[in-house]
Amino acid sequence: MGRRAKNKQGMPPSLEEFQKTGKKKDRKRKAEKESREVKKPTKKAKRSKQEEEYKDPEDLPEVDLEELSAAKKSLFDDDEEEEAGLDEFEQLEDDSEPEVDDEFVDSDEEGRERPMFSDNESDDMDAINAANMEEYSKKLDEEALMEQQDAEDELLEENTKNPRAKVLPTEEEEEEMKQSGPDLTMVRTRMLEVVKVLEDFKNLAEEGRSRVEYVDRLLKDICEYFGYTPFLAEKLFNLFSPSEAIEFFEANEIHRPVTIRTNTLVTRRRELAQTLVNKGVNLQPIGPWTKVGLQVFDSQVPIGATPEYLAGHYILQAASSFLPVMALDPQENERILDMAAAPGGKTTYISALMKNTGCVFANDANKARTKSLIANIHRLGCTNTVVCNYDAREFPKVIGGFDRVLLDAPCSGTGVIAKDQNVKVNRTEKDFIQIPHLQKQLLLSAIDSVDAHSATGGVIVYSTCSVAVEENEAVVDYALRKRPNVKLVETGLAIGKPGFTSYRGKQFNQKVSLTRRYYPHAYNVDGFFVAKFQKVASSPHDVSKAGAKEKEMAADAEAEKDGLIHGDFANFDDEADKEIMKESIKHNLKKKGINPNTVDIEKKLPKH
Ligand SMILES: C[S@@+](CC[C@H](N)C(=O)[O-])C[C@H]1O[C@@H](n2cnc3c(N)ncnc32)[C@H](O)[C@@H]1O
Repeated sequence: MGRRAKNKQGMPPSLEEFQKTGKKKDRKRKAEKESREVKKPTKKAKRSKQEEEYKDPEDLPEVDLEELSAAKKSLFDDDEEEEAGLDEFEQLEDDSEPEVDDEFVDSDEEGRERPMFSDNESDDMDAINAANMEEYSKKLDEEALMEQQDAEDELLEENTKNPRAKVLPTEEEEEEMKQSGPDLTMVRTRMLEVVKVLEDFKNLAEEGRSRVEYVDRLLKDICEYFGYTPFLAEKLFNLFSPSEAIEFFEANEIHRPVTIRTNTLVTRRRELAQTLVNKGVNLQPIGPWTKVGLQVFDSQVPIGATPEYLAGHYILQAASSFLPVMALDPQENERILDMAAAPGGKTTYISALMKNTGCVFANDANKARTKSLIANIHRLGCTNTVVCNYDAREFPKVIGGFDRVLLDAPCSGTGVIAKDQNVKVNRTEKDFIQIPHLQKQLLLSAIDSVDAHSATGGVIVYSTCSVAVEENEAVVDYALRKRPNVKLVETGLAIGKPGFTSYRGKQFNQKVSLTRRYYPHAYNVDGFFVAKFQKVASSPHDVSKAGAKEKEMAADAEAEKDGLIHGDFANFDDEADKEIMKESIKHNLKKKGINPNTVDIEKKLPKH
């Protein structure tokens, strides 16, 4: 094991922690990440998820000791907030239960290390022993990191002293590079230098060179270094300033922390934490914004196969996936629709927040995926849940009048590239037309399925694990235009950046700033998007009755008007989508008592 403490992962910081963190610390972390990633990341050997998570500390962000010890008290201090009535989930906690030690340290001191993070670091450093070796080694790492950062700063300073530094390669150099193949260390250095120039173009750009030339070079280097297609690199680059874009691309090379959600239907977070600590699991609460999440740093037992896991005390769930459910804010005894529910991470959270009262309709168009949905619902003991298998565009024709609807939409996955590196090369321009096309229809269905007169709700939450504007703000803006009977409201989430109100010349409804964006480099969570609507009046009768076909035709007409699709461009020629639609048609025929084998299903597919 190297000096870097094995298996430690960075904690997703809260907004406050994130803002408190000084620029220097950011630079420090960035430099560290950079130093680790000189090798081409796309060439990383494929390993199983667990191996990646537990055996490769190189890939994991370092825990910032100062930040953590500062945050530690408030993070573990559930009690203060609960007593003050601030715990948003306090109703889920049983006060009659005996309290356990909040430090998450095994109460049986024997054979167990002292608390993970000491409050008294300087004393500890005086005498190095087995107990403080880990922290001492971290100190050394920090010092080395600072030195490395200083060296890098010097290099950049040196380059920026000469305002006309030749950062861009000449034609001959380009030719040489083509012959000899990429030198990734050089590519990386050049990316940083080009970013510097773009940030102060007037003073630093070489004479006669245009901004476009620098951006083109940077995009080529991003493709070379990180392994994206030029199309996707540019699309993602355009979301950020040049330096933030590099941070985003770098964060996509690092796995997000392993996080679990306590199933409050069967246990409490403190009890679960204590039990897992006793089994040798090293963990911390995720952050003050969630009272049910725990981040696992390392574990001596397989975290997806402990008796507690099998008994449904927790679910392995990305921290970002908590957010749409928190925004949905389900209430006891409501009727809630989860339109695209498999494998059920959010359904089971909704059910837990409702304390198994009311009814959750968990729908997914993919029958195979409903198996994992059912398995999770069973394992976590959700007894208020009904599973169904429709194309969600058929709602509310199937059933409507819900108090709340969650649409966690199928998406391109540009927020979860760290989990699925294939996204870097598989996504095409067509995806960013076809996927939003489906999302728009689904969102209208979600809106039409809600009862505007619900005594407690009337709420729709739309979420994706994509950072693309086409799948997020543009879809929300479309829904606002098509359904004036809904308005955007605050998500109520403590973290997140406001959605874009304009993007590359396109203006959206100003209220779109109420939506929230999440980025891996900003919060150490998956890239995510959350929008919350309140339905203020009923949808017109005929609209509510419209099925998948009608909605698709309406969306097609709009897309053609916008010049987004023409001819057969947006046809659902994707086999997967076609199969889903065929299954849905068969399902409906069966329901009407018609044998689907006697009908030509192909003919029933929507035509364009
Ligand atoms: C992002 S995943 C949902 C994840 C889920 N909410 C969770 O938290 O576990 C999107 C889901 O949408 C489903 N889907 C795709 N097209 C659909 C459609 N037309 N109607 C309903 N579900 C659809 C996919 O099968 C997939 O399971």
